[in-house]
Order: sequence, then structure tokens, then C-alpha cells
Amino acid sequence: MDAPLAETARYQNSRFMKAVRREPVDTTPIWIMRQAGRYLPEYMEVRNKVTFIELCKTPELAAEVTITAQRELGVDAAILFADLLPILEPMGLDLEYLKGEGPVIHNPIQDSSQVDRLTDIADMDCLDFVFQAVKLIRAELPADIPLLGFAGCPFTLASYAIEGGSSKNYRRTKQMMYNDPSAWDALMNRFVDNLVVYLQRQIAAGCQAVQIFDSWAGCLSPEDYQQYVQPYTAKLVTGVQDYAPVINFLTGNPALLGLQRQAGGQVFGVDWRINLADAWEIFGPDVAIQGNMDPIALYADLPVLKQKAKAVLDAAAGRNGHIFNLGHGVMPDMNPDHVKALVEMVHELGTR
Ligand SMILES: Cc1c2[nH]c(c1CCC(=O)O)Cc1[nH]c(c(CCC(=O)O)c1C)Cc1[nH]c(c(CCC(=O)O)c1C)Cc1[nH]c(c(C)c1CCC(=O)O)C2
Repeated sequence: MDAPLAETARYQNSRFMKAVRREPVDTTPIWIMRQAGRYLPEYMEVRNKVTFIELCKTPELAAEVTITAQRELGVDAAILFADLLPILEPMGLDLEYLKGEGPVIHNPIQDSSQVDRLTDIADMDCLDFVFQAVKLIRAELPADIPLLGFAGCPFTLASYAIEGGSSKNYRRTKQMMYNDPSAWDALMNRFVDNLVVYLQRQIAAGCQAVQIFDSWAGCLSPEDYQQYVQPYTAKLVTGVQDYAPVINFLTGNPALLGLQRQAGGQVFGVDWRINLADAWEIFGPDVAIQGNMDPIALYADLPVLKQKAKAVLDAAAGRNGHIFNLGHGVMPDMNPDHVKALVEMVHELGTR
């Protein structure tokens, strides 16, 4: 894996990568989770011609929507257009995105005896469309715009694999966790092993940093997170961080921040349920922080939005290593002008 390091070294001087390393920057970098999504007319134009999964699996189209979103918004990083769940398909899960309902898995893991049926996909050939998209995007993006890769964390993927879709209370997932720890261990390790290779391959193809999404881990008590989730997320971070910085993102439960920190990473993604300065106190001075405006604040009139953006920037004042973002993804019916305005506000107000 020497080549990818040399490859990524060319893109290290951007505002974003400086913030990742907690170096001084001219102004606060910003990107938006789900920045290439349905609220953007340019995305819908492409999306209306193909299904979501076809879009993910066609590198030229995935590249086009990634690059267009970065350029339209003026954000400081691009994120690969893909999804958390396509990695589940080659592992043997029958994934479908249903119109209006989101992702469904038709053959979820129903009990511990089924964990073994998940295929190891170490060669990653079946996900080559992702790495091809990374190559196309990196070739087109300006050198001062890093490209972020991403994957789901083992817990969030396990919850889809077991529940068969999104869930309110994660009953089946927690049942397996509690009732069959050895099956749970096997399942989480199967995800970790594949995710490490998947992210290494994204980095080798041209990503400068990667974000790991533990989007649903907020449903866990601190004790359960520590016992059933943290060791596997830690193993994932350890397997990837020598190749590129890891943004460890978790949402929904500020009581987990200290444990999220222990799981590791160079940047920590935080949501709006805690003041950013308080979160930084918990994380300590030796990490960068990404966040943390409430995505719903983007519906506010622009003067109010500006106050909200300033409040987040003020909470990070005096520290290097703040990357502005929402605390979760942008809503599909958002007015794109508000997103563009937010980017301009952050660049203006974040000036040092
Ligand atoms: C839980 C999750 C998924 N996918 C993802 C998560 C974590 C999200 C978070 O914590 O913020 C991550 C994701 N999904 C998507 C990206 C692309 C990169 C980006 O712009 O941030 C990323 C990073 C595109 C997408 N992924 C999806 C869309 C919408 C698909 C469409 O065009 O119809 C996009 C743009 C579909 C998707 N994919 C998933 C769901 C639940 C859905 C349906 C949600 C919905 O319909 O609003 C699984």
C-alpha cells in the first residue's frame, strides 16, 4: 500500500486537509452530509433517468453528481456518491431501494445460525464500480478539493442486515447482541474485515480521507456501545488510519461521545444535541471536530441561519481543526439556495 500514500500526498495542502491535521487555515472549511442529494436540481436531472442503485453502480454518473454538487455549492470537500448498503449485496443480502420507503433487505439475518452465510468479499471485485467512480472523480476535481470516501460502521450495517431495513427500536439487533454474543462477534468481525479492505481500496483509488457512519449507534446505552460496538469500530479505525485520516461520525446520543473518542479517529463528527465547545472538552484538544448545525436550521430565514452558523463557529473559536458540517444529512426538500448561502456565510464568518 505504498502507492496510495504517495498518491494522496499530492492533495494535502487544501484548507480541509489542514483542518484535519489541526493546522491554521484561512477560513473554516465546510462540506454538507448528503450534499449530492435530491434537493439539488442537477442531481434530480440525472436521477430521473436511472434508479438510485443504477446511479450508484454507474461510475460516470456517480462521478458527475459528486463533482456537480461540490462545484455548485462551493464546498471544501467532495464526498464520493455511493451508499452505505451496496456492500451488503455481494455479502449475500438481497438489497432493494423501494420508492418512498428506502432500503429493504429481503433476506435478513434472522438468527445466529445465519451469520455464517455472509460471504467474505476480500477481493472487492464486486464493488469495483465504487473504485472506478473514485478514480474518475479524483481525475476531475481541482487539486485543492479533497475527495472523501466512506462506509457504514459495523453496528449500523448489522442493524440493516438483521432488521431488514430501517428500524424504530432495533429489537432484533439488540436481541442477537444480548442473547448470542458469539454470533454477534462473528457478524461484527465479518463486517470489520470487509470494511477495512473496502476503505483501503477507496483510498488506493484516490480518496484523501474517509468517513465512517455510525448513524444508528445513538440508540445504544453507553454500556452496550462500549461492550458490543466500540471494539469493532476501533478495529476498523486501526485498519484504515495508517492510509488516510478517519472521520468517525455518530449521531443521536451525546452520552456516547467519550466512548466514540476511544474508538479512535482523527476527526469526530458531532450532531447538534450538544454544544460544540462542550463536545470538544470531552474529546480533548488533540482531535479535529466536524459539525454540528441542526439540519433543520437550514429552513430558517437567512438572517437567522447566519446567527446559527455564527453560534457554531463561535463555539469552535480559538481552536484549530474545526470542519463545519450539519449534524446529520441535508433534507431532500431543502432549498439549495440556503445551502449555498450557508457555505458563503461560513467562509465569510470563519475568516481568521
Ligand atoms: C443510513 C444511511 C444510508 N446511506 C447513508 C446513510 C448514513 C446517513 C447518515 O447518517 O447521514 C450514507 C449516504 N447516502 C448517500 C451518501 C452520498 C454522499 C453524500 O452526498 O453525503 C451517503 C454518505 C446517498 C443517498 N442514499 C440514498 C439517497 C436518496 C436516494 C434517491 O435518490 O432516491 C441518497 C442521495 C438512499 C438511502 N440510503 C440509505 C437510506 C436510509 C436511504 C433512503 C433515505 C431516503 O430516501 O431519504 C442508507
